Amino acid sequence: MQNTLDPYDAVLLLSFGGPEAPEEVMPFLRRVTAGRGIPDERLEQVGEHYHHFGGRSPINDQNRALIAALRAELDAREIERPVLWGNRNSPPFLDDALREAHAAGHRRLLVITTSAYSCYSSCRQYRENLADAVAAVAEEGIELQIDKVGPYAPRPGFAAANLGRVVDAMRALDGAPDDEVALLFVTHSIPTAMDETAGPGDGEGHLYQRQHLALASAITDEANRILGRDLTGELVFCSRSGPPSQPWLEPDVNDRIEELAAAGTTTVVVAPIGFVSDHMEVVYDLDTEAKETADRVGVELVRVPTVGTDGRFVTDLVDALVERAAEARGEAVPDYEGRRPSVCEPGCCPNLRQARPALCGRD
Ligand SMILES: CC1=C(CCC(=O)O)c2cc3nc(cc4[nH]c(cc5[nH]c(cc1n2)c(C)c5CCC(=O)O)c(CCC(=O)O)c4C)C(CCC(=O)O)=C3C
Ligand SMILES: [Fe+2]
Repeated sequence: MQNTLDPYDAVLLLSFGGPEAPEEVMPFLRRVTAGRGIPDERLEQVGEHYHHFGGRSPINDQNRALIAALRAELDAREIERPVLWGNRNSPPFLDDALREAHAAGHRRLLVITTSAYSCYSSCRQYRENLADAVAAVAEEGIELQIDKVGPYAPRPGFAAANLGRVVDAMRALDGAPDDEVALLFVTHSIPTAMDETAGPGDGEGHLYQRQHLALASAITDEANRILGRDLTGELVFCSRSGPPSQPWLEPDVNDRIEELAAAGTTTVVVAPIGFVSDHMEVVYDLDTEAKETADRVGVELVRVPTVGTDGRFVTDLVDALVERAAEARGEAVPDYEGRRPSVCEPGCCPNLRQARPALCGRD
């Protein structure tokens, strides 16, 4: 594989965004939930999570660090393409990033998101954001061509980075016997209807869960082999929202910790493989809330760091960018189990509320 990003002029990191000051919290939450039917009570509760940290989410600083790490890796490979940044829900907004890209002379952008998995919230919604932003700047006469890296959770490099983090955390465990230790892989809960329709729409669905389960089981097997242990791994969920009447993926991490404690578990290793950085879902929902649950039921909680700016993760993301560029040039790219297309198939991970234009897909 050639070490180049041709035909792209720049890379754009597309992320969720988060508030950076107390007065930004409510405007941010209103943007996130516009038209979603999230009860006000839930918004106020989530606002409290942010105020608990002075109104500042860690996510933007983490993205600044990730961009610096990507820059360093690109420099090491002598790839001179800039790494730009745009968010869905907070400054720097995506449409402004597109205006700046165009003003700097860039015409063809390669987008990578901070979301690794397949489902409406983690893939198509970002594709809709791209369609909206491209349409907004088109009215100003700005034309850009945009491609995207496909969901990267199935990449062997993503598994390797997460495995490394889990093994490092488990080496620090004291001598708790295998049957007293639970290995909990955590991700964001989503509505079950969103999971059922995640994937190419060939009748199989559940791709969000299946990608997590595949990664969790690969990490469990490999970590057990490396550490000479026989731990059981399982997938649990955090950050449920939406009305109580709507089913979301379960079990919730807190409920599962309580059950495990009652069954004799003394240590839970919590690995947030669903997230790429220690943002609010991690520092509040796991480090604050799940930690309180664990303390209350007398279980030790060991939290594995997310991949963040781990060198194995950053290298893999740059590999994914280089491979996407090769694909755009019509060259062959490495295959691996579970690989997702860079251009999504029609009906993949549909918007269940309302069909809307989305870029980087065949529909
Ligand atoms: C799959 C998924 C990811 C992972 C993929 C990805 O990373 O994109 C993710 C990430 C994130 N979610 C985040 C924050 C929020 N998510 C919400 C609400 C929701 N998330 C959902 C799903 C996901 N969310 C869903 C189905 C909803 C229901 C409403 C809706 O369909 O939109 C709400 C509303 C209030 C609430 O009800 O919690 C907030 C504030 C932050 C920022 C953290 C920070 O500030 O550090 C990040 C990275
Ligand atoms: Fe979310």
